[in-house]
Amino acid sequence: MNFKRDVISGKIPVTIITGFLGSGKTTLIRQLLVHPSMNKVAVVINEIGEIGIDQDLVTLSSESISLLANGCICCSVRTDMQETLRDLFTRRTIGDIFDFDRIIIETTGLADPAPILQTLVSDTLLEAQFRFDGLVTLVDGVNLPDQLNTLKEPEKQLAIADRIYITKTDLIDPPQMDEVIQLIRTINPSSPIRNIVHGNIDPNELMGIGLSSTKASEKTLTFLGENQSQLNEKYLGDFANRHSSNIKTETLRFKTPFTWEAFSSALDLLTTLRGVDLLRVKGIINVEDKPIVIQGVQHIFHPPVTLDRWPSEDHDSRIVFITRNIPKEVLKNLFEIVTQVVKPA
Ligand SMILES: Nc1nc2c(ncn2[C@@H]2O[C@H](COP(=O)(O)OP(=O)(O)OP(=O)(O)O)[C@@H](O)[C@H]2O)c(=O)[nH]1
Repeated sequence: MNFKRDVISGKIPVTIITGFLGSGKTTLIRQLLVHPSMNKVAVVINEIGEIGIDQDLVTLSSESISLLANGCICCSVRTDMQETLRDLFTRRTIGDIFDFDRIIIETTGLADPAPILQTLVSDTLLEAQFRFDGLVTLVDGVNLPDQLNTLKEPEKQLAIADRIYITKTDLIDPPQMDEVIQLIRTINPSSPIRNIVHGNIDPNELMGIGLSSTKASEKTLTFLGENQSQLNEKYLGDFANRHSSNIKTETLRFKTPFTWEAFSSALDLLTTLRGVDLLRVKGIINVEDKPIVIQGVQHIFHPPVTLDRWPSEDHDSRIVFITRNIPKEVLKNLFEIVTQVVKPA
């Protein structure tokens, strides 16, 4: 029997829902909250004055926490996200609020979601109690082409997403839909893309998209951005350069196993020198034949997680880098050099 503590399961999952203004975030969350399985959720909205949860659902309002009719709570961020999450956890512990089993964070449409993700990892209390369960980005199927031409935020929100939902697909025809998918694929080549109309979705689809346990499964591969090749074949190719961007996704593969010391020193060097441009990194690393999952945002990395086994026959290290202006060769050379480092006898 394996008595080793699973360092992830048991923590409260946190899902971040982002998307540009009007992309349908509130519509989606409102739909999620009427689902019977979503009755122990704390929704955190990081925009004061823009709480879009249907007023009919709100039965009680205290200073910053509202009790929703289905028993969930809705909380607006007054100061900063870190303080709000700590406060929620403390109040849950002392029984001041109910023992919510999930947090959904709705970001403002203008937000860069990366700092919120960093908050979860950089705060010791939060990191001990919560686990990041994925970043979901909504894109407005009608307006995405224009938004990408004129604005910066939608591109970054798309680039770092674990899952992408195209909304308002009832308003676009199949050729427009194809164009939207092609545009998304030029920015984010690997995360699953789905359609959604008026926020209608089975909540299970959105949950459990992060790394939820040290147990390896098909889900681990999806989380790492694998299993999407069919869709990519259809939508990449000729269209890959249609949207010119300085944000790029590069997937590197290494056959030779790493030692942890060598791998982490290369990663440290990269984050020190180019952390600002390292928008997101996810990967499975072969460390002396053991699979270790890493993920990070800019300078900050989650504690590495050793899986109980490899999730497939593929034992190569694979790392997905979402970067701004970092040439693939730089990344490749840096990590290739350290595969040469062998453990001292
Ligand atoms: N036709 C159609 N309209 C939608 C769909 N999803 C959302 N809408 C509408 O789009 C508008 C914006 O939706 P919201 O849910 O408020 O979008 P949001 O992302 O929360 O917007 P901000 O809070 O401004 O960032 C609303 O009028 C919604 O009813 C959809 O799938 N189809």
